[in-house]
Amino acid sequence: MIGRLNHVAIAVPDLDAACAQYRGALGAVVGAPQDEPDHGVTVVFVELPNTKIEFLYPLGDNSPITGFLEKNPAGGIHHICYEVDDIMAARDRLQAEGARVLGSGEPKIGAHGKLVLFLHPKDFNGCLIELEEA
Ligand SMILES: CC[C@@H](C(=O)O)C(=O)SCCNC(=O)CCNC(=O)[C@H](O)C(C)(C)COP(=O)(O)OP(=O)(O)OC[C@H]1O[C@@H](n2cnc3c(N)ncnc32)[C@H](O)[C@@H]1OP(=O)(O)O
Ligand SMILES: [Co+2]
Repeated sequence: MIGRLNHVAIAVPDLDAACAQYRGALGAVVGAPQDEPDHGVTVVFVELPNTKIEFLYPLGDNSPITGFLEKNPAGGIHHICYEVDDIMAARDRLQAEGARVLGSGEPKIGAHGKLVLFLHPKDFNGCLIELEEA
């Protein structure tokens, strides 16, 4: 069911420093910061030849990454995002298998303007999974 790896997300305590490091030391193509108020984060995408890195920084009072950064003050890998062809079919199949879809259970528009949803990390080997409709 899952297809391409769309992105690996890294929660960072200092967005400017992370961008400067990837642009400078790693020589990467780093995009502009994008506020995502519906998701409580500011994101920056780093373009790689075969996938993307998504930097995440908290936005607003109820960011879903605040707790993660409190536990991991230096930052860390927060989630991985797989593409699926049909997100509703994917959701229904996963729920039928007992996986917990986070939030309301309804997909939301993500950073690429496409539908996304999240699966609880405790149901997937300690790794938070985002699904994005291709
Ligand atoms: C910009 C849009 C979009 C895109 O298009 O790319 C994005 O990427 S938005 C990214 C941010 N949004 C989300 O992460 C939404 C889904 N996340 C959540 O609903 C919550 O973050 C969470 C996963 C339910 C965690 O909530 P939180 O309140 O921080 O923690 P808990 O105390 O409830 O955690 C329970 C348990 O899970 C562990 N945990 C938490 N986060 C992660 C994580 N990212 N990866 C792995 N494990 C995680 C946490 O440590 C707790 O474990 P125990 O301590 O063992 O109980
Ligand atoms: Co993401």
